[in-house]
Amino acid sequence: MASSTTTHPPVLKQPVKLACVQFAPGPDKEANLARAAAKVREAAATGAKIVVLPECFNSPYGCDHFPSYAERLLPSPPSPEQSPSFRALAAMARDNGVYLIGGSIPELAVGAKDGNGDEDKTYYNTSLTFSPAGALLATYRKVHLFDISIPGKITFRESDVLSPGSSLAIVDLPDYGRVAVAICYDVRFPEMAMIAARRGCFALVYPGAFNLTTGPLHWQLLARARAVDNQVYVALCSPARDMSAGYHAWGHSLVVDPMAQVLVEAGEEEEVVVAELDGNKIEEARKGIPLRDQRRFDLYADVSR
Ligand SMILES: NC(=O)CC(=O)C(=O)O
Repeated sequence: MASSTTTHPPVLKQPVKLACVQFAPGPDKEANLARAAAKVREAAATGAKIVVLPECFNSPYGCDHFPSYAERLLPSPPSPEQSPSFRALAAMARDNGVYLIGGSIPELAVGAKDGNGDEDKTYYNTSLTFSPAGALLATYRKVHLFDISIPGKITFRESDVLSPGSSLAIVDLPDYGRVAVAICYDVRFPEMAMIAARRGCFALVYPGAFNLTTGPLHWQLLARARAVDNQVYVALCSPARDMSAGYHAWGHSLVVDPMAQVLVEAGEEEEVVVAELDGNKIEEARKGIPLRDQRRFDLYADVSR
């Protein structure tokens, strides 16, 4: 255990506005990219310097859709033909001078050919983060796939089509500090969030698409839980609800502060929500309730067994 006089460097260098862009992607990818670009412009006009898009912002969300919308991201940078979404995201970041956490897109990774000459195809749910100059800062592949079955309510098995990623994304935004990027179902795993906070992230950012069963019960609860566990900001960015789509997203994109207060929360329609993040709030929370110096790692070894 660290002593009560342990000093910690600030994790957020200067206050920054973060915006979550909640919009409803439809079946037309080009239209989704254009809509995302217009919404990022709207977000940047509020003064936001970190802008977040929703999970699967360039396609409808669903296992049937992943292969047909998937784009190749490797080798990086991909050509515009391989990934129109990569190119569009880089332009959105550069044109607006913002850090852009580009929601997620279905990714196709192509491996060696088999005996029949067919390529080995792997699909991921992947998030790309860009700098204000339009440079790729991080690629994150969803680690925990959304496989659930709640009888009479919802069954979803991302793993029928997708493969899980195998690394975390802790992204350095040079003007501000570090953020962790993860996707949707990942928010249910506190271990990941704790690692990110202990590595100095000031915010945990989750593009996500909860649904009408789990959304009302768990969406805000999980955001507030990850915030209070780790005394960091948490942002969850959802698609807007579209009842004509196959998957009904919960919406309610939100930003929570390090004391677990909801700073801003959308409804179910399209909306850009913006909150100011302030490093002093993190330090105040950690000074008042000094969890980081009180943890008993001597007793927690079992957690990864
Ligand atoms: N869509 C997800 O990945 C997760 C979700 O909807 C839930 O955890 O509930």
